[in-house]
Amino acid sequence: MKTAELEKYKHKLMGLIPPERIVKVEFTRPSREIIEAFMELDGLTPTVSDVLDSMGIKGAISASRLSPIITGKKIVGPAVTIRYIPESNTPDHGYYNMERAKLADRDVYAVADKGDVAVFDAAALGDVSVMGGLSTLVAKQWGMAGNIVDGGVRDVDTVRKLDYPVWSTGQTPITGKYRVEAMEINGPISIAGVRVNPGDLIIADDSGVVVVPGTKAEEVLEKTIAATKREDEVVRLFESGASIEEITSILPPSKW
Ligand SMILES: O=C([O-])CC(=O)C(=O)O
Ligand SMILES: [Mg+2]
Repeated sequence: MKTAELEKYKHKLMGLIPPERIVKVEFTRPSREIIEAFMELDGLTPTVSDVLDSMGIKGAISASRLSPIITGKKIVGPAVTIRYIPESNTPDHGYYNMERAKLADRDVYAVADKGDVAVFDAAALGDVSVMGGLSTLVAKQWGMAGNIVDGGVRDVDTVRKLDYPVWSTGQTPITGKYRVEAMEINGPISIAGVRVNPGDLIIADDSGVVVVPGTKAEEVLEKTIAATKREDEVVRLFESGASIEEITSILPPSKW
C-alpha cells in the first residue's frame, strides 16, 4: 500500500510490517445496527450456523477447534485480517543476530476501526504464539471487539485479567518471535479451512466462531431473527405443555 494512504494511521502504526504488505485500510463494513441486532440474540452461533447451511455458505468453526480463552463471552464485529507463515530458520538465528521480530499484531489494530475483530491466520500453529498480554493491552485500549487466532496465544493469565475476548487454536508459552513472519494485513485469509475477507462479520461465543460474508450480513440477520423466534416459540410451547403436533408444526423438518 502507498505510504500516503497510511498517513492517517501514522500516529498508531509501529512499523512492524513493511507498508507494502498492508493490502487495504478502507473497505465496507456491516452497519452498527446490524451488529447490535446480532448482539441481542441468544444462542447466536448455532443459529447463524444453521442459516449459513441453508444458504450454502461455509462459515462455521467449532469451539473445539477455536476455543474461547474466557468462556461466557460473545462478540460480533467486522474482520480485519493478518496472515503469518512459518520462518525457515530456527529461533536461535533471530536471537543470536538480534534480528527484529516479525510479529505485526499491533499494526493490524492500528489500521482497524473501534469494534473490529482481529482475525489471525497463523497456519494453525497452535504451539507458537502470535499474540500475548502486551498485544491484548493494545487491542483493548484501541477498542477492538476481540481476537480470533488460528494459531497460539500466550500470557493467558493476562488475557483473562484484562477480560478481553480471544478464541484460539492453542495456548502456549512459546513465542512466535523468530518462528513466524507476518506476510499481509487485510488480505483474504483462511482460518480452520474457512475463508475470511476484511469486512466479513465475525460472530463468536462459547459454541464457536462463524464468519458471515459482509455482503450477506443483513440477509443472515433477518433469517437468524426468524429462526430464533421460531425456537423461542418451541421452548414456550414445551414449557406450557403443548402437544407434540402443535410444537412440530412450527419448525421445519430439518430442525428435528
Ligand atoms: O511474543 C509474543 O507472542 C507476544 C507477546 O508475548 C505479547 O504480546 O505479550
Ligand atoms: Mg508477552
